[in-house]
Amino acid sequence: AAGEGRAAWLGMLAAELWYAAYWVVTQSVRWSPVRRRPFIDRLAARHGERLPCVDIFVCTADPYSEPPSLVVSTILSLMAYNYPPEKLSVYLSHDGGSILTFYGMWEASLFAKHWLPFCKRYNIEPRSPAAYFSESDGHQELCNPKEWSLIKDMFDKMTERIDTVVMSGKVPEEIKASHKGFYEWNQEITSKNHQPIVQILIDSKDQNAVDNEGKVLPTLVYMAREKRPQHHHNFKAGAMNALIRVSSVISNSPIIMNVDCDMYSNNNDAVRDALCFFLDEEMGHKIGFVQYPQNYYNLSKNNIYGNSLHVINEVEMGGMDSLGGPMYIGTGCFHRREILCGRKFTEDYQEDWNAGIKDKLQESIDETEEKAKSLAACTYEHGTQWGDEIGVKYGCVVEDVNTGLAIHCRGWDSVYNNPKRPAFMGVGPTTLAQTILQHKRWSEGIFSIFLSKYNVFLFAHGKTKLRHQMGYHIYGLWAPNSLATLYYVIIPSLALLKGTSLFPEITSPWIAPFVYVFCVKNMYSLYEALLSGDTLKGWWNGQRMWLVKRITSYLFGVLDNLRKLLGLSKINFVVTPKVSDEDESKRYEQEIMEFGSSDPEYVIIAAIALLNLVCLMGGLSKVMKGGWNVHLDALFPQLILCGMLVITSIPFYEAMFLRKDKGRIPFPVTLASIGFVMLALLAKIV
Ligand SMILES: O=c1ccn([C@@H]2O[C@H](COP(=O)(O)OP(=O)(O)O[C@H]3O[C@H](CO)[C@@H](O)[C@H](O)[C@H]3O)[C@@H](O)[C@H]2O)c(=O)[nH]1
Ligand SMILES: [Mn+2]
Repeated sequence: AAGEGRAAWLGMLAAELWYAAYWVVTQSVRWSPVRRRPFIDRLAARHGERLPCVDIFVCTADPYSEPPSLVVSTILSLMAYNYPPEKLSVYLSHDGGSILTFYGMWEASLFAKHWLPFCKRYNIEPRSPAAYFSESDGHQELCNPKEWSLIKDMFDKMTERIDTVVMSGKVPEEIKASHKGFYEWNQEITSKNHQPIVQILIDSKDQNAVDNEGKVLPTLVYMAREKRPQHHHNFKAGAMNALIRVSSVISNSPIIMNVDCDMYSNNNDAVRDALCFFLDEEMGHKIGFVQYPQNYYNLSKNNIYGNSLHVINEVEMGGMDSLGGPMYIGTGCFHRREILCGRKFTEDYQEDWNAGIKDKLQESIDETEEKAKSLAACTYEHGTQWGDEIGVKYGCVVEDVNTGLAIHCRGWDSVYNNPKRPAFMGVGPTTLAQTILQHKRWSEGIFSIFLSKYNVFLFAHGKTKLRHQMGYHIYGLWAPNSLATLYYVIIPSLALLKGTSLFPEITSPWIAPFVYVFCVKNMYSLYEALLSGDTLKGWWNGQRMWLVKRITSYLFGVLDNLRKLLGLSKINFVVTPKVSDEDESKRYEQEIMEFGSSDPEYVIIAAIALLNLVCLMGGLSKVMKGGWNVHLDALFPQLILCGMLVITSIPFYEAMFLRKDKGRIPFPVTLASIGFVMLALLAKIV
């Protein structure tokens, strides 16, 4: 392709070199995967019930995208762990500061008195009532059917009450009268402007806090840290840090576990499993945190939006484990309190597993609450190391990755525990928009670490293994991958249309590396996906979603970082909604892609799909007109590439031209994308 198309060809070379480098990075975690298995019977043999206290943190932010009834089921599942209840404390942080969620928590504190004994009597699993009743309906033979119906009825009624109150937006006066906590809310309170609220709903040290069988209940605390418009609240990281402080005056347990509000406990033994690692006599003293994978219970069979995370969970995280430990992914993780608060690793460090506030405090509950509130005030952190050296780090929307990295750099290892029965199940995105949004936040956040002083290669240099640092970059480089991909899905197709060849001829031996990479890369990725639990179609859909994420989410991830560097925008954490409307859910179940709105990302998707269609047809007609033998050899590789893109894009053409439902690509989007395609053709880029 001498002369003509040289610039285009150089660009291709650059993209290919980038991919080669990225491939090397992805191999770091594939050399020596480990899989761990804890033995809880040995834990029991060695420690009996002399186990450490555990604090459980749950974060929620918005009563509408994270409905209180969902949060309540999560909370109940966590309270019902197979663990001595006097050693468990469950804290909910509510960043929306809404009375509706507090009401849900109050209902949960009452229902727990029936739910916990029921769970323990029949040793049921999972212990989220919503999940349990939807799974066990019809085959509840393990328990007394009368009791089953009774408790199900009780739960349904509670959910109904909560949903009604949320719909009406107001808690009835007679309910308000039954707990002092409701009086924290007055007319002026908004989600962005309110005083700190801490309410101990159940205090396990109180002799009256027992279930209907007279057994102790775990402590249950509601917290909404202070919010003022003039103070930045640092999103989830800020909530976590407030929880660390608030819990320090209530239970102060040496182990802290945290989950997102949608991640219910699906495995009763998860706490004991995690302790097997911390209490291990040989390696326990080096372990900073124990991470469980992120699993979703609402995925459709064939992974239409590529959200299954199977390959990350089954292959990559286990690979990281052998290199120094998995990243902290923000949910389903057990930390030692000391380490989360900034402690460096030293050989002689001895954890005091007996730590924690176990006896009834001298002060009254009101006094404890007041003390806790002062720790959840906006100004508390001013002039301190919180958010930097202490606690979860600020300044990044993937606070988790940053925080975990700092822990690794302070000398601690982490371990990955991926039991057969998943420990936590959460709500994954069920629309294209939610998926794109989530991946935009992730890729933007991790790339911002790459661009900052915490750049893993620099910050962790000499502190962790090089391969471990490379493992972090699998995700750290998601965003810039978008540039190479955009180039690769646009330029060769345009060149095809023009008749310019960018690859070696199909008969030349130089084509061999391309064919080899194409075949082997895809076969290996298919093999990994199938091995990790995806279906064939799921893999195929996943490939399409990689394309979509790279040309939308990850591109935005790059652009937003540029804007931040130029000082044009500030960081923002957009919560992934955990509800979708009925129509949308139906399409999700049928695995039909959901568009529906006129977002700019859909214009990109549609434009690239159309561009490739036009180029493929143009290229084909050129080859036919010019006589097969003239052009075919030279253009064949581009025909294949363009053809593959067209096949991948079939659902997009359907959404543009064939579908009639509300989730189709809206006409203005199609129109705009046609405009862009015409522009690209006229601009003579290649
Ligand atoms: O200002 C905020 C914003 C969010 N959250 C909570 O953070 C959690 C995670 O938010 P979500 O919208 O569900 O994001 P995901 O992309 O699903 O979360 C993943 O990615 C986040 C980092 O981007 C991590 O913090 C999460 O633990 C991890 O599950 C939820 O429980 C929210 O309620 C807050 O408490 N305060
Ligand atoms: Mn989530």
